Amino acid sequence: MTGRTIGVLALQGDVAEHVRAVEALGETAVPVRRERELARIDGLILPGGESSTIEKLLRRLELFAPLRDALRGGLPAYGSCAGMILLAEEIQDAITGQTGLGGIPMTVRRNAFGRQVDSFEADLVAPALTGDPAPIRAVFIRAPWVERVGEGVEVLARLPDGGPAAGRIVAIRAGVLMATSFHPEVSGDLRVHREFARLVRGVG
Ligand SMILES: NC(=O)CC[C@H](N)C(=O)O
Repeated sequence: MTGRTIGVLALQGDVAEHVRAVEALGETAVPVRRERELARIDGLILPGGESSTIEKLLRRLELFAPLRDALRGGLPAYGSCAGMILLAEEIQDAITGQTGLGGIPMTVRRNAFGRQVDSFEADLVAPALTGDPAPIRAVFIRAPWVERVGEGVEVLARLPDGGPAAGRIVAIRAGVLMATSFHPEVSGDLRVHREFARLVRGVG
């Protein structure tokens, strides 16, 4: 089977790490900055960064409406951290005017962990997310969590007992859309990207 072309939204944030992860899996990665690039991708990664800044840039580049429409039309997408916020139907503690692209019936809380645990790491056992029972080292950087999931949203991972925000939802999937609060691309663990690539191939 030939490889798939996976776009990485390249407006801000840790684009290069996602491109490397996609290429390491043998798929083709293309940075996406223009509407015309949406036509040639089979799936899209929305990286971490700052969700309100990414949204402003999407609007400025006239990419906001085409991308929202592509998501509504069934483009598979994976959002990490700020990307998770962009894919949520509802955002708590949003910046004024920030709406997100939507797509996933869920409510996320921006900067949910607050100052005390601004950034932290946790080992998650989440076979539905990683495809196997080995824990994944999850890096959270001013991350959101999922407050509420709507119909058709599968919870893939929660924070473990004994750590910050135990039990909070930090990874979900809704059809061909998936999202994590954390950044798998910084740890060199390819399993989340592999699951997304499987989903893009229609076998996830
Ligand atoms: N690492 C991240 O992507 C941080 C997300 C950021 N706090 C936001 O609101 O978009």
